[in-house]
Amino acid sequence: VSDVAHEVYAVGSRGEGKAKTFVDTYYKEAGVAGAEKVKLHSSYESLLADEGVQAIYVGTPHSHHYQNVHAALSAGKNVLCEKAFTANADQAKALVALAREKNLFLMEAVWTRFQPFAYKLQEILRSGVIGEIRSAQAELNVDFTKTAKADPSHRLVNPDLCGGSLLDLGPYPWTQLFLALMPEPSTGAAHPLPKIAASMTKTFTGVDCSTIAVIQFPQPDGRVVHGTLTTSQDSQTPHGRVSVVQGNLGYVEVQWATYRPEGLVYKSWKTEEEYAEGGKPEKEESFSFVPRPGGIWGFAWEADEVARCLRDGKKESERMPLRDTVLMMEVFDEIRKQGELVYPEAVETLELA
Ligand SMILES: NC(=O)C1=CN([C@@H]2O[C@H](COP(=O)(O)OP(=O)(O)OC[C@H]3O[C@@H](n4cnc5c(N)ncnc54)[C@H](OP(=O)(O)O)[C@@H]3O)[C@@H](O)[C@H]2O)C=CC1
Ligand SMILES: O=C1OC[C@@H](O)[C@H](O)[C@H]1O
Repeated sequence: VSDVAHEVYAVGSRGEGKAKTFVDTYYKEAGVAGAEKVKLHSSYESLLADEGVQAIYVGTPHSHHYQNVHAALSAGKNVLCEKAFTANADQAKALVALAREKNLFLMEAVWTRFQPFAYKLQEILRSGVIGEIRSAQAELNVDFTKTAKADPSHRLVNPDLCGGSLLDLGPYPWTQLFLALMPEPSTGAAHPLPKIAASMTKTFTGVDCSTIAVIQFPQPDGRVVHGTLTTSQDSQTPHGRVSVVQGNLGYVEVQWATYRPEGLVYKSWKTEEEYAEGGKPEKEESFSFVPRPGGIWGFAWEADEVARCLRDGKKESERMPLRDTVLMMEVFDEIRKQGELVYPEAVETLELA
């Protein structure tokens, strides 16, 4: 893009030398221009005290987002924080309140929302080409059994780091369901908590290995539509269709991966009868999102959003509003309640460390 530009100004790490290793590995060895100018901080406190830092990207384990984002906002920094935004909805609400009090920008880093596929999916659904939307299913299963699951201290399974598939993988299928099934409120009002029926299996550390949730999405015309969210750490979603949105005249398939889909296909029929008969569709189109410009993985689009919001003096993104972040955490709280997954008080608390 040419309307905004970014500079990785500084990197902060908890340990001496770790920021340097990070910059050497991901910037210098990759030949990123300006890598030698990146400032290195060997503590988060030192990074927060750096007056040249305009916005901080928080990429620590979920358990630490509340404390880290709180510290960054308190230090007067704008923040982009990785998913899952916090351990629970109360922490998310507290951070939203703090950002508003400090008049700072805050956004959850759900990069998927900013990728070209997401806009295309919504464009197809809004066009009415698959008719009235009747249901959606979205899945992200990543088999970590040979890697993370063998190590109880790994963030993916460690309860002290808010491990489990829901908080780690769940934001992506949730995003697909949300994009497809959630009516956009015309005001800034919060979305009501949908009805949910959920089930969890647990790993040897007690966090969720596999989670399935059926979620009700009420529609403006009074209908209620089901969305099914599936995540798992011990099976693998095949590299084909990862989510599907079904209408009464056709369907849209989203192709691997749920977090950065590489393609979309829709098929639609003229009448419900022709759809049911499974004959040749009247319309059929597919879209490929590979290759990506410059070979990027997709963070750039959300970074552009942050830059545009800061340029325009916005404290919140219209594409990833804070009310949607709070809703996701409320939905996850309810799923965890039904699955009886409670994290240690030290990471669920609103108390500051
Ligand atoms: N958008 C996407 O596609 C992806 C998003 N994520 C999200 O990014 C976040 C980080 O994930 P990932 O990079 O895999 O996590 P890591 O376990 O690699 O941790 C990232 C950094 O957090 C700090 N950290 C690690 N462990 C601890 C700890 N016990 N206590 C405090 N800080 C710790 C370390 O930084 P240091 O020691 O240098 O301070 C570490 O380098 C998560 O929220 C995850 O969901 C992850 C992967 C992809
Ligand atoms: O955000 C993510 O996307 C891809 C997954 O493999 C990873 O565990 C997760 O954090």
